[in-house]
Amino acid sequence: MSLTDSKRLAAYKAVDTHLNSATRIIGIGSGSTVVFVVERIVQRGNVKKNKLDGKNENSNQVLEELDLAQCVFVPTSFQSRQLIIDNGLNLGEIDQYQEIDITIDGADEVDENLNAIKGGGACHLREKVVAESSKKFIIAADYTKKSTVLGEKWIQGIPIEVIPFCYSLVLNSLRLLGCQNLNLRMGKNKAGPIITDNGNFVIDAYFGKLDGQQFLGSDKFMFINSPSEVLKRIKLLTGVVEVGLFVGMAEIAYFGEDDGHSVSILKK
Ligand SMILES: O=C(CO)[C@H](O)[C@H](O)COP(=O)(O)O
Repeated sequence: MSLTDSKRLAAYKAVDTHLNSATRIIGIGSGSTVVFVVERIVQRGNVKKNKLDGKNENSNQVLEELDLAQCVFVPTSFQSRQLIIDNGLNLGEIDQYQEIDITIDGADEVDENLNAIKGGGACHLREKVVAESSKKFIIAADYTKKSTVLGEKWIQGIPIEVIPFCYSLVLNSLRLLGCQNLNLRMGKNKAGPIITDNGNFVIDAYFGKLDGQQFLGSDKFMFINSPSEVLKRIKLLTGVVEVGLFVGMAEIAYFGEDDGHSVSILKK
């Protein structure tokens, strides 16, 4: 199965399993997988016309029609905002809603405890705000994103959003934390660093691969076994706005597998 089909499979499964006629406020993540989340939501807006009869793999479920006119969609980036508008869905802003019913988002890597690395698209600040405001945070991803421990697959480093004038200080502080490889993320077709939707820079911080299984920073700083510790240590650095480590946030993750099946991992 192609990567694109795998993303579509995971996205459709997440939408079909979790969105029903009572769902009203929906967070929309960012990235290429989320395009299929929105595609499926639009299809579910007219179940009969789109001949959706619950042929969802491994299930006889009858897909309920979504009353899209009654739903509001909260974006996590410029990209997802455009996706919402282009599909004629009702746009809401995060500061209007203290509580979101459900958010579906992609991820760059998800470990077996559902901790995730996000921010490959530099959207992790808003993604985290929307996820944290959600009663349910669901991940949909292709098969390349599933791992045992974080860092196994996403080797370009933890995305860290920083205030621009602080970037040099943060680079230095990360070095002192034992970070081995640091990159200020550069724009494509733009001279200089990328600028996030919030006007900030992104640093990708790689803490070094000791062997196939372990990431270590300093001798005391074990990456994989303690993503929450890594998150805390980086978040405390002056100038850091948000870290692309989503620890214990997702309730369930859906993956489109290479063989055309989907699998899900539930929070333990
Ligand atoms: O965190 C993200 C953006 O900041 C995305 O969710 C992540 O990069 C996954 O993207 P894709 O669905 O294109 O694989």
